[in-house]
Amino acid sequence: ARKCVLSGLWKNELGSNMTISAVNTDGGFTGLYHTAVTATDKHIRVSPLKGSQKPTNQRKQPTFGFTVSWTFSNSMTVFVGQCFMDDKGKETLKTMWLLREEVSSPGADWKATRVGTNIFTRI
Ligand SMILES: CC(=O)N1C(=O)N[C@@H]2[C@H](CCCCC(=O)O)SC[C@@H]21
Repeated sequence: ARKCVLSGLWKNELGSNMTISAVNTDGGFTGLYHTAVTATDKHIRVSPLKGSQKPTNQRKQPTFGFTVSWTFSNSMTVFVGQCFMDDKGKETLKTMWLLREEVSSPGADWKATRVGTNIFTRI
């Protein structure tokens, strides 16, 4: 049965790419994220990601979530989304993300989180 599994190499329209490891039996996975863009003035470095997806023995187009802990800044991003497969077997990850910056005081908390959508396709 054709089902969408997250393992492998993905890219998004910003030019970022990510590699996701084998998904284990409880849906857990790890990987590496190489962002093409940053909200900081830091030099970009590959960053680890950890996440889980709904097991594909029950779902063909599973939902998933993962967290990227950026190695070059003090911020963190969480992604949630779903893996879709078209009738030709082409997979797409439609996601939304929250980017949380580290701010200096609670007074700046209001401006610390950015939100966005993003689509990944296989490389
Ligand atoms: C998928 C997507 O839209 N994004 C992507 O691929 N890279 C940017 C952000 C990278 C943040 C780097 C760390 C920092 O700037 O503090 S996470 C959301 C956005």
